[in-house]
Amino acid sequence: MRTAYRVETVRAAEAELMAKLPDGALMRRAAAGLAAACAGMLGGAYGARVVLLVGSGDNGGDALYAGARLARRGAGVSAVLLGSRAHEAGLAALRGAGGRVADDPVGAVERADLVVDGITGIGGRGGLRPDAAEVVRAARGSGAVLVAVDLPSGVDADTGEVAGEAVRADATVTFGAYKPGLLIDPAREHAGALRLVDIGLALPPVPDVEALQHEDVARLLPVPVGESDKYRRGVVGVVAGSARYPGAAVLAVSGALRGGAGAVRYVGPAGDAVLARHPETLVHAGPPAKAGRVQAWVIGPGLGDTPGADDVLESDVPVLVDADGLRNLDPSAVRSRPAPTVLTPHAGEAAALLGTAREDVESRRLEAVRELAGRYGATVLLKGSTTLVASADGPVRVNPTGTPWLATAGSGDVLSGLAGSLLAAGLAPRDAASAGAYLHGLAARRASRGAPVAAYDVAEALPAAWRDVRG
Ligand SMILES: NC(=O)C1=CN([C@@H]2O[C@H](COP(=O)(O)OP(=O)(O)OC[C@H]3O[C@@H](n4cnc5c(N)ncnc54)[C@H](OP(=O)(O)O)[C@@H]3O)[C@@H](O)[C@H]2O)[C@@H](O)CC1
Ligand SMILES: Nc1ncnc2c1ncn2[C@@H]1O[C@H](COP(=O)(O)OP(=O)(O)O)[C@@H](O)[C@H]1O
Ligand SMILES: [K+]
Repeated sequence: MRTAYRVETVRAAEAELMAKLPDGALMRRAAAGLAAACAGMLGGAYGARVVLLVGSGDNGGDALYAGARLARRGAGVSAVLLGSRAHEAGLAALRGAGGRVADDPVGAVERADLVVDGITGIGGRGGLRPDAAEVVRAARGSGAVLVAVDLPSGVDADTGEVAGEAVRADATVTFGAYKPGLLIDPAREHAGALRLVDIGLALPPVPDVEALQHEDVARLLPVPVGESDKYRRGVVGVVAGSARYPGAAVLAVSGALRGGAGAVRYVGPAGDAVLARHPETLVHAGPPAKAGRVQAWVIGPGLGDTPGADDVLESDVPVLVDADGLRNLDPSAVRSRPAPTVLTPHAGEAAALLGTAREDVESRRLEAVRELAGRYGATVLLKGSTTLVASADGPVRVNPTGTPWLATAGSGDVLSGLAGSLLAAGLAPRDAASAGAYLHGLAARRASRGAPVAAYDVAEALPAAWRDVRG
């Protein structure tokens, strides 16, 4: 599991550790890790031209001490001082190692092999200030490798928001713990490749944000054993499709068939289309209450104007509500259910549920997903460039797989079928949602390999994604 901690928590852990260590020891640890990462990216420090962008705080201090180390190993290092002050001991160390302060900042970054962004870290507020923004633009245009210290300057460490201009780094070397903003868009896109330097912090066992990795998902996936039969593996019911959108039913069923349940019941008017593609489906015209027993329902993809989720929400099994099923969804109807509910909105649907604008959800995903989970008393999977899963309590899960090629019609239908199938197979709601998103993103990467994919290609790549995860 990859874990991330809010600034407040990181600062508390730092304070506790600093009290036990000699002055400056933590910063030296951070700077040593940073210098080693920079030297690695340069293929050796000797002869390299390195420019440090140095802000007023300790983030600039890290850059200066790392610069001193690189200068001692033969790099030509200069510092661009952008803050109201600069870390005094760090600057003295740089000068002592032969580094200097740049007199032509833009010229220096244009000639650099590597630029170190030490403008702001966890103490930064808002976007870059104009003088910093100018130098950062020159660095971006220069062809130098851009390495952010702790965080790309200008992004919000706790939320992933980017309020103004921010550094776009090739890599970020972060200290002690990942911060949520490094894992969540739009900030994540600014961070480039992530590297964590252990500085010995003791962090609480429960993080603020976490991201599943292969081995976590492998532990969650349901695997049939000798005694299994199709009913014991779980039956998932899919209420989807309409005369206008029969394809959504086919796609949701295609995800459900590859999600671990032993059988898929389809309920709705698109039975012929479903059977033509998936003859193994148990088809029923409806209503859902008459279709037979299931262990979980999926409702919503392609329903169009046909009645919403009310019937299904009255059942006593877990329900996943997606797409058209989310329209006008009543929080009290969801909250009073005796069984868990999973909602899977994209940003537009989440915005409608929250009564806000889509852009607002996209710029503040973490807040939006937490708010929806609280309001509905449900597990909420917010789709998009970073998919997040939140329950009423516990860490928010960030999905680390996926590709922008997934932004293709119908791929969400495959995901709802898949996650619903995992629910029917007995996974807890947040596990079903996050393992579903993980496999879906992995399948999309496999199916795409840099080329456009259709939603059905994603469904077909799911078995290979399972095998990847299970090793
Ligand atoms: N504590 C530790 O043990 C360890 C900490 N470590 C390191 O310390 C970092 C945190 O250091 P920090 O607390 O000094 O804050 P930091 O991010 O450098 O910047 C704050 C200053 O920047 C300014 N500023 C604010 N917004 C701005 C903006 N938009 N654009 C431009 N400038 C802006 C503002 O000053 P102002 O210019 O307004 O006077 C403010 O005072 C952390 O990320 C890690 O790298 C490591 O060494 C490991 C050990
Ligand atoms: N920019 C993006 N990067 C990565 N994944 C994306 C992006 N945009 C959309 N997705 C993913 O694509 C899928 C689209 O689902 P959805 O919006 O419900 O589409 P549809 O309703 O057409 O099925 C979701 O899994 C979502 O997370
Ligand atoms: K930085």
